[in-house]
Amino acid sequence: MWSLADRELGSRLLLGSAQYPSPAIMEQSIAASGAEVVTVALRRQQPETGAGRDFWQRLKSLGLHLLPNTAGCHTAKSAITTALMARELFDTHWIKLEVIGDDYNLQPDPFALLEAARELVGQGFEVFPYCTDDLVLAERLVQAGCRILMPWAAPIGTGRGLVNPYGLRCLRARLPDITLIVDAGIGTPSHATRALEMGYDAVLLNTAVAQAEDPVMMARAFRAAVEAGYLARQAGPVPRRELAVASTPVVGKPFWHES
Ligand SMILES: CC(=O)[C@@H](O)[C@H](O)COP(=O)(O)O
Repeated sequence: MWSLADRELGSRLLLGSAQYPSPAIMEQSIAASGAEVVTVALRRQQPETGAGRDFWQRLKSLGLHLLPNTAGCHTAKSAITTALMARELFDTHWIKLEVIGDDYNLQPDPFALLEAARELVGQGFEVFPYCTDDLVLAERLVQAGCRILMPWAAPIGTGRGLVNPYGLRCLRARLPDITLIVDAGIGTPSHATRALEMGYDAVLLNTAVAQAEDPVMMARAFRAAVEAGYLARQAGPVPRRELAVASTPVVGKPFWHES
């Protein structure tokens, strides 16, 4: 078990709820993934018109922790408005804060993100900011009161995996007490394993499962991959070396620590 914003969870995989071929396949995929936290986008469903209510009801009925997000917002103001709406609709103070700064790669706007994060933390939200791997931005978000950060692996929907492992490693090393979740751009289970092996607390992904040829099977694969990465991290991997070290037993010394 681990603790995410004061809630105890078994799974370190968080899943998005968009782009599945059907609601039934989405539900089967969530079940197969073992995820207990599922994100839900408000803005794309036009909450003002009531559209999306059936979908949200269906998600609510699954008994998961819902993490509403502000996907589609391009300003701090619209993200704040969406967060307030989400709090009412889903009866949760969790918000995945997304403020897009560039439509080419859907890169978060660091300035608007920080502004919105400050405001929402002040209003009692648990803010999960979707950010780049910029260390200084991450530190400012922490100073603003964020206990969880969600740096991207790669732009949303690209499936490119961890494009800047150095940046992600820096964040992990410099923010040891912050919950770090790699979010967006993960394409294959091995990307997720790598994030966990690096010491990330969890991963959040959507496209890689929802758009797979067989989403349910892919969800199972990600479940196993996340568990493998976490176990490997706990087990203490061997250090990388430049020079070869024979692994075959030396005669008379079958075990490494035996004298
Ligand atoms: C940023 C965000 O809202 C994520 O939930 C995102 O949608 C996941 O990105 P992928 O679809 O690339 O996994």
